Amino acid sequence: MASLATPTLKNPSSLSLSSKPRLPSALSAAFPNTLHFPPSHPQRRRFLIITASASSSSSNKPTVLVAEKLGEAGLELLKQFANVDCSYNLSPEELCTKISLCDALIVRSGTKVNREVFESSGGRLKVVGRAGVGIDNVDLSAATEHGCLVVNAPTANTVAAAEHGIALLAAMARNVAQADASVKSGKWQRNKYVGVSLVGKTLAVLGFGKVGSEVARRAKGLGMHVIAHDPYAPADRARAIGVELVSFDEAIATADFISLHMPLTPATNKMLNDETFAKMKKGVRIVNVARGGVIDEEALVRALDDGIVAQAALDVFSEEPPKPDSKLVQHERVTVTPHLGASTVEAQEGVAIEIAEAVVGALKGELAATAVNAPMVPSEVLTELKPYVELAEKLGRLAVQLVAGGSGVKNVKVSYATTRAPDDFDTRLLRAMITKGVIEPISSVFVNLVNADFTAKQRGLRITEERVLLDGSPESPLESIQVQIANVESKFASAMSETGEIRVEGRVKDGIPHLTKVGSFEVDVSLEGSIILCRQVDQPGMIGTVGSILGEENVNVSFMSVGRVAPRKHAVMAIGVDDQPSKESLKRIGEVPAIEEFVFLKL
Ligand SMILES: NC(=O)c1ccc[n+]([C@@H]2O[C@H](COP(=O)([O-])OP(=O)(O)OC[C@H]3O[C@@H](n4cnc5c(N)ncnc54)[C@H](O)[C@@H]3O)[C@@H](O)[C@H]2O)c1
Ligand SMILES: O=C(O)[C@H](O)COP(=O)(O)O
Repeated sequence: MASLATPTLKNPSSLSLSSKPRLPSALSAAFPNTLHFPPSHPQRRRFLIITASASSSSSNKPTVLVAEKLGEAGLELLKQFANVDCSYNLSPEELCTKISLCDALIVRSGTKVNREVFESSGGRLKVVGRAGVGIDNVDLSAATEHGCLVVNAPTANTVAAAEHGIALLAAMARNVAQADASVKSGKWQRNKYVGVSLVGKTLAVLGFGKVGSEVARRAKGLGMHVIAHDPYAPADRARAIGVELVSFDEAIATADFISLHMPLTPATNKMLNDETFAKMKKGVRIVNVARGGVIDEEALVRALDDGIVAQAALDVFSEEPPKPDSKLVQHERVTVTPHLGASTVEAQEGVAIEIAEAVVGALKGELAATAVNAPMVPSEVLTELKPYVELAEKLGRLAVQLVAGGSGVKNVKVSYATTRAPDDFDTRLLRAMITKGVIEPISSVFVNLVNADFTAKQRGLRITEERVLLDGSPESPLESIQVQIANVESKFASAMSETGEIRVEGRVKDGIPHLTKVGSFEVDVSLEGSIILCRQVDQPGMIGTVGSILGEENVNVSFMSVGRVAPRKHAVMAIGVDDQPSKESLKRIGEVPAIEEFVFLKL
């Protein structure tokens, strides 16, 4: 074939790739150390995640902006690692100005971390820590697009919120707040404030997650009949507490009391509205310690006035603080608190520690306890996947460098050959690293686990994955990874598979990633340093010829491997080199008569 006789890549200058600095290896950048949480921590989930790392040397400490009040213990933890700037009550403009000087931002529910904040950060902001559960005040899409990790503190305030829900439930049923105000104004109205009993009444818990299930448990203790609606809650968790999971319509139609515990999302926004209030039992009582936005507040006022809703107790509002003249807040049968669900001494101490640990871990580039906008990988799984993560990135790098200039990379197909069942093998980390490998050599974008999928999508890069299920014992997670780039031409024609895609395949041997296939040629070269691939007529002396060209320039050859179709026919030689050969040496390799094409690839 003419294209084979004329090497497609004889000009070494065209081999140069992105000149932006590279970290020594993806893995060391991603996981330089491992931060361990105390094993005794009761609800500690140990997850690892890739983020950009920030230096913690005293001269170059990262800066953490704490924009809302955080418990002392958390601040102390942060100060051991970072410069901590506690600036409360910043205006949106002040926040945007300050953020360009910060590596991390910690907020509670009172600060809107919108797109403008990420844009103003100029790429410096690496992590946003939400000291609490709800992340509806953080623009997750913008964070992801900017490669900024968002972590929260999902467990430390659960009990506090549940206790506040129960406090509001009981206070509402017995008119505690109204009666208190009445007595303090000099009145003694015993007949006016006759309440209703809780025992034997049906409570519908909407959102049966951490807080919802703790509320249910406590309400059972008060003798209530508890039902719950949550499309995603496991039935066995409900059964274990003695709660029946029912449909939304059944929950709202049968309940005497409704307690809300779902997150605010587009799906839950104004979930209680004119239509749903109309389906409720007349005289229903509603507690909301979740988010104000899950109720259409104007519809609630109408339902109160129409007698559908007898009472409501609200800790949260669609706008916080609500307007002082809000009809809802001023309503005689509504009890309100200023978003106090998480505000106990104990919860705030726990939340502060939980978020400080997560933020410090993320800044170290190693570990975040609770990532919201990135896949989380249990530490034991990560340890096992480490060499495969490196293999994945390097295969991506190799494959994209084989694409001929001018052919846009749009379709990448990844095959994982594994003995593991799909639910025992999470590929998100590997996919992110392949994406990183494919994108970084051809752009100036920094790709990490947070923004990999977004960046791929934005560039119109479609990554499809398939698993090839192998028989055998599932001791190691993966047998091999194959990366194919479709609908492109290659600058190294031998890298094309029989079906017309650029194809590279690798596996891990003794913990080291190896390239094992290029196109349809079997090779075996460890993926360290860089690689020269040559297609040649299979004949004696080729290894020596190329080896001595490199040797003359003192380029150390780490590995050589020849894969051939048949003896004395065509072969592909893969040569691992520790250093980059000069243009002159590469030119000389290309001029060896038996060499039909060659390519130099940086790992
Ligand atoms: N008032 C406060 O100070 C305070 C304190 C803590 C938590 N919260 C809020 O309470 C809510 C629950 O917190 P959590 O820690 O239990 O969260 P969680 O994630 O553990 O539970 C939320 C549950 O809601 C369910 N859900 C999602 N969509 C739903 C839908 N359409 N219908 C019914 N259920 C749905 C989820 O499946 C999940 O089980 C959040 O909104 C959180 O922000 C408020
Ligand atoms: O979502 C939460 O964790 C609660 O609403 C608490 O919010 P806060 O941290 O502003 O008290």
